[in-house]
Amino acid sequence: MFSLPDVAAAAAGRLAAAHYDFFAGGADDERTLRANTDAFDRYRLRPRVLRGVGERDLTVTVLGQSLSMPVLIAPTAFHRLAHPDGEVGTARAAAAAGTVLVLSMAATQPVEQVAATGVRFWFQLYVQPDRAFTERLVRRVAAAGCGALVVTVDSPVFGRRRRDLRNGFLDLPAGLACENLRDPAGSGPPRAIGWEPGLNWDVLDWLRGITSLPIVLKGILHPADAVRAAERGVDAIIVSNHGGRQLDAAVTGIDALPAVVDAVGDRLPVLVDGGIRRGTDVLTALALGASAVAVGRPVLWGLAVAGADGVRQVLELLRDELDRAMALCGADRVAALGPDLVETVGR
Ligand SMILES: Cc1cc2nc3c(=O)[nH]c(=O)nc-3n(C[C@H](O)[C@H](O)[C@H](O)COP(=O)(O)O)c2cc1C
Ligand SMILES: CCCCC(=O)C(=O)O
Repeated sequence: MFSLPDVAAAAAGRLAAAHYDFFAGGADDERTLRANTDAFDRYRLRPRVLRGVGERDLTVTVLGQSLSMPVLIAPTAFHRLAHPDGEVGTARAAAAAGTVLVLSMAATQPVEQVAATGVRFWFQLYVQPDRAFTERLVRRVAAAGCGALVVTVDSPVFGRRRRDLRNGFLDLPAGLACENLRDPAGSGPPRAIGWEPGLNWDVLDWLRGITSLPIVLKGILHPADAVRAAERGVDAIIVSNHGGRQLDAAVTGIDALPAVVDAVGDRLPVLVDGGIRRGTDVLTALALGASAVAVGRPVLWGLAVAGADGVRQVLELLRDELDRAMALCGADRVAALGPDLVETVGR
């Protein structure tokens, strides 16, 4: 396996069709899902030469945490559906790679077991209609050593995924559960994730009242929302369309990024996800102003192929590709990447 697409192809043969479809699929006609990867075809790089790139430094600092490379693991549900190693395996790989795991609220292993790997992790939260339960959960993940809360805001209702409807995939198979939704923690029955269409900006005041963790908003696409997040003192945002699984026809993260970065300036770090499969995709996002990127499905494919080792391989492939792309673009560190390196074609 020499690239992330190779890993994805290998994973397809290893998963039950309905599970593969849950991971791979998107909302409705999957236009946005396709657009997420296609979008990168419209960006071309304009490399610089003779800049002395004998030593490349891929490290970045996000929310005060130093990462060995500007690639985080996006929160994705149900890792034990991909491999028995589950989220603990993904955590081991993230720790080995020196990056942050954003643990999904729909994880199939308890946050305490994930934390025991020594990984630096953030926790992705869907604020639940039951605020008392949400508060218990936030306290639980904070006690486990979580470094930030990633509040997903693109899901007032759940996207309609026809593959799952066709396959009748509505719930986890017996033996697997959302372990962090057990209430009381650890022992009770797992709660079902509830969607909260009434959620509005006031939720930030409530969250600030119950936790001192940094707050990251995930699922921002409109520059006006990015500005609002900055004004509200949010610590970072992730420009994302949820991997094409929520609003079909939504703009892609990479296309939305420049206007968002332009609107917020350096008031807060801007991360981006969606369709990142190559080192050059990472480089493009960084050059357009992202502080870091996150990858979702490639991690699931690595996990499906070889558990923790597969995830490690995915991360190392991306690191190696980014390192080579930076050298070929004449950049010896992430801060040397700017929008002058990127040209948009076909527009
Ligand atoms: C199978 C799957 C499950 C996901 N589960 C979550 C989740 O629980 N919470 C969340 O905020 N985003 C979730 N996402 C969205 C990812 O965090 C991320 O935005 C997206 O996968 C990035 O696109 P990529 O898969 O093309 O890298 C999920 C995505 C996939 C593919
Ligand atoms: C029921 C878990 C929802 C996870 C999610 O956000 C997604 O599948 O996109």
